[in-house]
Amino acid sequence: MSTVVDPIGLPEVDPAEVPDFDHARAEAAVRELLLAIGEDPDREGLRDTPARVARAYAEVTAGLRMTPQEVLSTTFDLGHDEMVLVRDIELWSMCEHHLVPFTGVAHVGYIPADSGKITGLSKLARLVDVYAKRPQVQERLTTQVADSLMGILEAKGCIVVIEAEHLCMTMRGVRKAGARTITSAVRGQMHDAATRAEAMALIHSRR
Ligand SMILES: Nc1nc2c(ncn2[C@@H]2O[C@H](COP(=O)(O)OP(=O)(O)OP(=O)(O)O)[C@@H](O)[C@H]2O)c(=O)[nH]1
Ligand SMILES: [Zn+2]
Repeated sequence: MSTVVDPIGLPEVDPAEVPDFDHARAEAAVRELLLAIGEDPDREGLRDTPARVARAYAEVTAGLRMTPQEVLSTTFDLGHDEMVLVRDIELWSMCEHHLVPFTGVAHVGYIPADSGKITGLSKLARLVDVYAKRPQVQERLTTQVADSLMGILEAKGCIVVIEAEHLCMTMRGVRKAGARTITSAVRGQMHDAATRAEAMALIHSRR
């Protein structure tokens, strides 16, 4: 009997159920890691490292304690029902397999609801961060951003394209520097061939 594992099928994390970041526990874990690699965590240069690493992890996993609802809560009605696209949104996330960064850009476009419900442009970048600042895989990050636009903004359609380089493929393992992974999620009216072609043209224009 084989077990089917859906690598990106984890349920949405409910921030209300995520415990506060445990600095003491993170520091103790980093100290253990330093010991495990044969280092001396009490030597001058490493003495403050567990606390620094704990602070850094608190920052790069802050998305676990944020919701897309709070980010997209500011909306206004511009009566604009054409595509809005923000491209080249800088992205830093952390591969959940190796806990090393993957980095690149996200392009996020949507067609507003008939009501003309629009969100601030910065909120699209914040939405990417909600899902990027947690242990992730690129595929899930891409679909979560798209599903938020559809579910919360009630967009008529959306496209999310993420291009990223995974340090787990460059600094270690297969060591293929420069390999970029491209994922996309297309929803609703963005499936229309002409609309999608327009979005892709905007994403790739004047680089
Ligand atoms: N699909 C997908 N795979 C990822 C992502 N980030 C890392 N991976 C891959 O996850 C896989 C984990 O493979 P394993 O064989 O369990 O781990 P490993 O022995 O460290 O694999 P190598 O990286 O090939 O050395 C690797 O192929 C990674 O390239 C991601 O965002 N999406
Ligand atoms: Zn990895």
